[in-house]
Amino acid sequence: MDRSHKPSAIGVGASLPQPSVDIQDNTVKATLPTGQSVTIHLYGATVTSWKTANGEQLFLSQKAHLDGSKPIRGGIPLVFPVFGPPPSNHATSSLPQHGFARNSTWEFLGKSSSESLGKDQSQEVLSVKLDFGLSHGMLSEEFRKAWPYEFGLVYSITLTKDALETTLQVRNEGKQNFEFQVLMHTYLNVEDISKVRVKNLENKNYVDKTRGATSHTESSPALAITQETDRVYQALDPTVPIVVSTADDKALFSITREALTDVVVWNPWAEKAKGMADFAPDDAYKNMICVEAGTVSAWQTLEAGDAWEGGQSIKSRL
Ligand SMILES: O=P(O)(O)OC[C@H]1O[C@@H](O)[C@H](O)[C@@H](O)[C@@H]1O
Repeated sequence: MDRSHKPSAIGVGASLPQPSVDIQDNTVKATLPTGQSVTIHLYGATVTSWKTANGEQLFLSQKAHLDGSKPIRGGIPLVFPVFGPPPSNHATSSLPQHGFARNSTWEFLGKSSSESLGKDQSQEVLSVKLDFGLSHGMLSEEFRKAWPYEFGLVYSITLTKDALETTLQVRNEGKQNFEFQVLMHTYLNVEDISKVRVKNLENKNYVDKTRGATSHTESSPALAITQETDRVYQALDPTVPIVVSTADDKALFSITREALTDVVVWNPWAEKAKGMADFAPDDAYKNMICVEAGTVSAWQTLEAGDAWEGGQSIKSRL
């Protein structure tokens, strides 16, 4: 629904500065009249930039492939329908690591914006929403064969003055049930990883992928990242924000979720960063932390004709 044309409270026809949407061959960029912007590559519907008044909020590797030859290293790649290497005994077993959503070209479905009265009773644009779609028929032949289900994805990216929301709707348009996992693999931009803490994970169970996928319980109220970190925190209350803060407790990001009860915390650290051909510069692991909202520790089953929806809202530098 395009709400940008509704009559405004200050009179029909009053012209209000509208968000601009710039559509290029392979990117869509929306900018609010107040200056915040978001850029999405159609390849993977990957958000590659989110700018607020405080500058760029997402990390993007200097060697990220932006030509559709490889999943984009940075921003928010979308993981679907499998997280990590697919299990050999599952319907996803022939798919690549993290599935096909991040390596398929999506379609831009359109924009809508919402407005309301500001504190001084003047009308202002609050948000712009961009919708992207992917369906079975749009996949490469290889992916269609590897995962032969009739599905429809609608990925909505909403930009407001201080937040970015990403919501995925999954529809089963076929006659067979299917199972899936989803993850929003968000690379947050940070100045110095040694000064970053991740909060609200205390007492939560996690699987540590750097220690043979063993199970642990988080003991820290403010997790510091001091080495390679690859943990899947499970059974979280999505309404309790995961807060990324500085060591002196200044909030940098706050992430709330809907229907996404797992959160992956990932930093490759020095050696692994060096080993990734598309990660640059080598020491850029100091300038990023991935906090990835998802549902990955179990499979979601979607029955024929049903739909599922989940998402995240990231507030920046509160
Ligand atoms: O290199 P990729 O496929 O983008 O994956 C990056 C990382 O993604 C994280 O979500 C995984 O937990 C890690 O195990 C993985 O290394």
